[in-house]
Amino acid sequence: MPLLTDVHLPATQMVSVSKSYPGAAGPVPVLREVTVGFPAKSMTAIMGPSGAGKTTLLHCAAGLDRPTSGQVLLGETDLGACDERQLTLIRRSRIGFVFQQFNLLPMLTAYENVALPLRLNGGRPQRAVVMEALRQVGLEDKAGRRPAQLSGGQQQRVAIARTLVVQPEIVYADEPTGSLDRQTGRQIMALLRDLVDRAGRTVVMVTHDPVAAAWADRVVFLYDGQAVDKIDNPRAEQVAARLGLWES
Ligand SMILES: Nc1ncnc2c1ncn2[C@@H]1O[C@H](COP(=O)(O)OP(=O)(O)OP(=O)(O)O)[C@@H](O)[C@H]1O
Repeated sequence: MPLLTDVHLPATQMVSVSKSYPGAAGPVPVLREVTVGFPAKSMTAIMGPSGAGKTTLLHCAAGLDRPTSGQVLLGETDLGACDERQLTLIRRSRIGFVFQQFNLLPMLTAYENVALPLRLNGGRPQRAVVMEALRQVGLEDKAGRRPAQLSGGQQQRVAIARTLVVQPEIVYADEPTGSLDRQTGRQIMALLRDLVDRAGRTVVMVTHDPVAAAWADRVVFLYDGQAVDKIDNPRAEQVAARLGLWES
């Protein structure tokens, strides 16, 4: 499924990416020659049955894991050609990652959590930059709170602000609404959508929820480690029907 002809050039392009894990009877393939692009300034959802390889795909795309073979291009940078130090720098400065469980540091305030990537990059965080990231997620008035003093949805907003603070080229999110109730999940999806439409960000998200996937511009379906289908401008019922094919 090469997407090189899309209107928007891909922020990330995965070419023939395979990934195996060692098993008792030899390598177990989890991704099989997946070719997919994530167009810039758009939102892509990745869906598929449990064990299809969605998280593995996201981790390979984000440089958190290395494919067994194939190529991952972030813009023009071939992640496979980078050593660990270069990859760490790229992950810190060009890629954002949002987790289902927020992964905030509990002893730090919202402000300090958001400032952390700037500190890790060796800079002295500018207050205006950190506050602007918090403003983008609607939490400038909660800067002094610790995660335990925030709701789940607010914690996920802080986690999103933490990715935005470095102005990443692409934000990956693994089940960003998976730990939230439906109403809060909708607010998080509206926020991610807004980041694409208003701020020109690129978002790629794994989800099990057809309603969340319907916020995306495109849904890519993974099945048994292969990209088998896609729907552009998806509607939730369409996505649910496509997923239902695997359940029957
Ligand atoms: N570090 C690992 N070592 C060995 N096997 C792994 C590892 N990580 C994932 N797997 C296996 O790879 C397969 C795909 O896992 P992955 O988490 O990518 O699937 P998924 O589609 O995200 O599933 P889910 O929807 O259940 O989260 C699974 O069979 C899993 O057990």
